[in-house]
Amino acid sequence: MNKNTKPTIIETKNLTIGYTSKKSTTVVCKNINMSLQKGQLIGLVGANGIGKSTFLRTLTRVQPQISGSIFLDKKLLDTYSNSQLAKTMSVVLTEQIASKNLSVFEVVALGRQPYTNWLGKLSETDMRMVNLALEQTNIGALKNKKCYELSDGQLQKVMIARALAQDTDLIILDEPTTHLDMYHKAYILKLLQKLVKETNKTILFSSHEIDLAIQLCDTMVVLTNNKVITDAPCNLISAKVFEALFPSDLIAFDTKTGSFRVKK
Ligand SMILES: Nc1ncnc2c1ncn2[C@@H]1O[C@H](COP(=O)(O)OP(=O)(O)OP(=O)(O)O)[C@@H](O)[C@H]1O
Repeated sequence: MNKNTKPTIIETKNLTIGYTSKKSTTVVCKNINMSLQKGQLIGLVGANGIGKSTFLRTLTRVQPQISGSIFLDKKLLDTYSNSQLAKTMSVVLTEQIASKNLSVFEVVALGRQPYTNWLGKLSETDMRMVNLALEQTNIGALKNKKCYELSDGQLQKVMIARALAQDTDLIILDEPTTHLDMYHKAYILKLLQKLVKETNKTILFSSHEIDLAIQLCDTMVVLTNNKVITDAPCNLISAKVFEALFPSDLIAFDTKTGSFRVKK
């Protein structure tokens, strides 16, 4: 399918993000105009401290924008009720899960909260969705383990399974590959790519793994000091966008391999 024919899932108009206190306002990024299409794997990249987490926290309504608008499925994000939002978007932020005493199954089942009654009793559909999420992330064998018994890579799969069990069109993850070794970074991002293909969900994640994101993403959002650029990785390479991401004294982007190299 031509990517231009896919409908938009999330769009920002003149969005300014940052932090407001009684005394002052700190702008992190201003006038972000971005449109992301459904059914894609989308990587958000940028240097340390540029504002990736702030951006994702704003898109997921964890913190308010300073100004401008966010549209989710063409509807203003601010107008969603909490329950509507929980059925449209699932979120995995960097904070560790509250209780590592829970079993893998119990954590994944938390994803069904928007659908269960106040007792939290799981219906047949809920059970089916939890088991499907465990299967899609290949962690069925771990389901009775306590989360404190898991490695960081296994825990990340559990958080992805919880988001899948929530059964939303959009999944947003902040740095899902932090603390993982090279193999597991690639494993998790490949898993996200597979899930997009199998389920036609949209997955937006932030990462410092620019080389991997270039290889696996349909679209990348690049945050720089003065603008936000959204395009297919090959177009971003041609436009020399990655060259401008970091100071050029230590590393350089190699257009041929699509990766960064240390200057000798
Ligand atoms: N609670 C806060 N109050 C004020 N400023 C903050 C707050 N949290 C973050 N910032 C500032 O906002 C800017 C963007 O931070 P953010 O964490 O969004 O960047 P990031 O791109 O996710 O960084 P990293 O890649 O290092 O995780 C930074 O200058 C940071 O100091």
